[in-house]
Amino acid sequence: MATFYEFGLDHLVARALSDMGFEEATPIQEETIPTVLQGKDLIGQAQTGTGKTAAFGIPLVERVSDEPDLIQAVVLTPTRELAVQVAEELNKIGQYKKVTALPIYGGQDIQRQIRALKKHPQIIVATPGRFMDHMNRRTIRLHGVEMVVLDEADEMLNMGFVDDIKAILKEMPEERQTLLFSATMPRPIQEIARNFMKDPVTISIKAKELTVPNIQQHFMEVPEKQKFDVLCRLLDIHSPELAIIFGRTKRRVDELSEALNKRGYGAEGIHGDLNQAKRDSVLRKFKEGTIEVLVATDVAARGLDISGVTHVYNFDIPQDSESYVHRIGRTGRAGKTGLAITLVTPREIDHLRYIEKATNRRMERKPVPTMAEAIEGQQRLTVDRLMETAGSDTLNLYRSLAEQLLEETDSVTLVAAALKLLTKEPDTTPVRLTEESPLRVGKKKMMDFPRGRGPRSGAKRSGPGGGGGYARAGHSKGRAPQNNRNRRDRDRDRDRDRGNF
Ligand SMILES: Nc1ncnc2c1ncn2[C@@H]1O[C@H](COP(=O)(O)OP(=O)(O)OP(=O)(O)O)[C@@H](O)[C@H]1O
Ligand SMILES: [Mg+2]
Repeated sequence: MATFYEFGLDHLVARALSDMGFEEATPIQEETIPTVLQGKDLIGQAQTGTGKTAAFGIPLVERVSDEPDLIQAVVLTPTRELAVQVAEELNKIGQYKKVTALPIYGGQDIQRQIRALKKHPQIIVATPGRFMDHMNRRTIRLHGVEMVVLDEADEMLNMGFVDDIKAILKEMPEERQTLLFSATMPRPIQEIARNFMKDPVTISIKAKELTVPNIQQHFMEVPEKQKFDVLCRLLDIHSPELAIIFGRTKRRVDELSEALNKRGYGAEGIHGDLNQAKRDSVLRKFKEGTIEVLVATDVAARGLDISGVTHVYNFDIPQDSESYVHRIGRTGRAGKTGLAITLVTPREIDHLRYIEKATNRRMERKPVPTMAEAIEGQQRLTVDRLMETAGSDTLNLYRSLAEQLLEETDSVTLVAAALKLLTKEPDTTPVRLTEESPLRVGKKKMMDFPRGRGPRSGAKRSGPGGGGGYARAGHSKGRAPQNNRNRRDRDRDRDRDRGNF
């Protein structure tokens, strides 16, 4: 492995990396940084959580000048939360070189963004919709742009997004460097990409499997009606530090998080129909550990780097293999281990096999946990907590009371009572979940078309705005521009949270 000194980086950049705790380059960084520094176009593919952000972020910061006048690089990301996260990482890398990155995304006050743009950040990290708004308002000047990065490129080049990306790239200077990164890069997407790149070098970190080996992958076959009880048992057994549960649709996410709360789990949902303030607060609480369970649509599947996510549950099997790879990649990052469990209904087994084939990795079938195992899991947790407290020196206030109680009742009964009080016993409060129909996607279609290019794209485009797409919907005359923008942003997310209208 290479140390960062071998790339001949500016010492201000090297110092920032050392502050960040980066000692050696990861394989994708080692292979891409020299090529990007040479100014070449590049398609970079490497597994989730292996440092693709810094793979483009380091050369970006290295190559922009500290001239404060011009926007010199633009990074596009499919979601708002990812834009914020990537900008944070770039700002860390650029902290000593005085390179700043500004996140620009929908759902945030546009005037505030315009004011921030006046401070002349060298790098903009944006979601495509809001970026187009600024482009059209001429509040972003692009003539100084030398580098463009599409993070999660395959997601952004899916049909429905590709027009926006093309429109944005058309406004950029011809003489620019274009970089594409993702953990998944289906071949048809690469072909689309080549249309607006110049002799791109493809760097793909060779791995037998699309997913990292440090994520254990399990599945359980469960009838639809029992999925929720099984999920609760799994949470009781695993007591995850932080867990993400993915559901298929926004309604599903709302219902699941409500149901989990009814049963005493600290869960909140995130999806594209929530306002940005709510999305931000949910994610913040999850990162802080105030809530342990994040229930999400695929809006949270890509790129998010939250340390401490030990478990990913696919409450609903994902629609395609790319979604699977990215969802489970929210755990097992930067060399840590993680567990991903997919619940699959009997009629969806074929779909699971297709995902296994596409990722070249088998999921291990596990038996459905029993109620007794769930109780045992919670009891173990209680015992751990009890023993930890017993080992602390904070018990003086309780000792005489304990002695008094032991005179009246035998010790086993007393400890058993304490254990019972402290243990969260399985809760069977009835909950309401609307049933989802099984997912049975034609295998051939899935293999032959990138997402959105197959027959499904018809359904995707049939929302408000019809075949015109949301890109244009926002610019029709006669409506308050602000409302249109909001609607467009929402539609964009709706598009991503596939199948829920
Ligand atoms: N060289 C390095 N040394 C140590 N940690 C690193 C290094 N490079 C990146 N990391 C850390 O690894 C984690 C994952 O990085 P990153 O989010 O860039 O992964 P990714 O490849 O973009 O994943 P995804 O495909 O999910 O977007 C981050 O917390 C990042 O700070
Ligand atoms: Mg990433």
